[in-house]
Amino acid sequence: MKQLVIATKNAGKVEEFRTMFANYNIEVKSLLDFEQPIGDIVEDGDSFEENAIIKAEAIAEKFQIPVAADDSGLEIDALGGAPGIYSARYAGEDKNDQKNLEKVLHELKSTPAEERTARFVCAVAVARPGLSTFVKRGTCEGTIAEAPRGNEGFGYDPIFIPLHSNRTMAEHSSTEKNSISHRKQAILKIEEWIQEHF
Ligand SMILES: O=P(O)(O)OP(=O)(O)OP(=O)(O)OC[C@H]1O[C@@H](n2cnc3c(O)ncnc32)[C@H](O)[C@@H]1O
Ligand SMILES: [Mg+2]
Repeated sequence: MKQLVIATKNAGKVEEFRTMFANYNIEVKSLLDFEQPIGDIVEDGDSFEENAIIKAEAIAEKFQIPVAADDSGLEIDALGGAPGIYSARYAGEDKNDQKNLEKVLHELKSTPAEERTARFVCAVAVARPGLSTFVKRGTCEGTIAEAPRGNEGFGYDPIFIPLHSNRTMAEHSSTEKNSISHRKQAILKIEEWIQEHF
């Protein structure tokens, strides 16, 4: 089975990539699989795309192999697009999912249902030694719930209700999430490369 390295340390992302790439007969490896510790890559870009490129190129350069990376987050219209590219550290440097979603609910406590529109965004970059890097964006539209619900998924899933549903993303099975998610939409846009390369 062919392998693709995804430059992430986020176990939730890894699980989703693993499931979705199995459909292409590709085995996913992540930075959690390397024996030598890989230091944190500084994500100092101004967009999801820039950060995904930074992560993919850093690891492709280091190991001289093709690498994909994911930069993602939650954009909330009533907060001017926040937390956006700062989603992972919204409530502090410790990157705590529970604290992050509580902060969102607190910020939105006086925002009525019809103004709680939001979207998950995912940029997937593919870096290849000696070739140019490319990046694609997928999105998933929805609204922010009044309170967290559900135990599936990770991150902000318990407070995100995708369009045309009345359940939070954390109340969707992994199969359901992987058919509508921002990550799925981004992967569909790199499908041509996947099919040519593997
Ligand atoms: O940089 P890597 O190592 O990939 O891992 P990370 O967790 O730091 O990932 P990001 O920098 O891309 O930050 C993504 C943030 O958005 C959240 N997020 C991303 N995708 C999500 C999803 O599918 N469901 C819920 N939350 C998500 C996630 O929990 C983080 O808080
Ligand atoms: Mg990160």
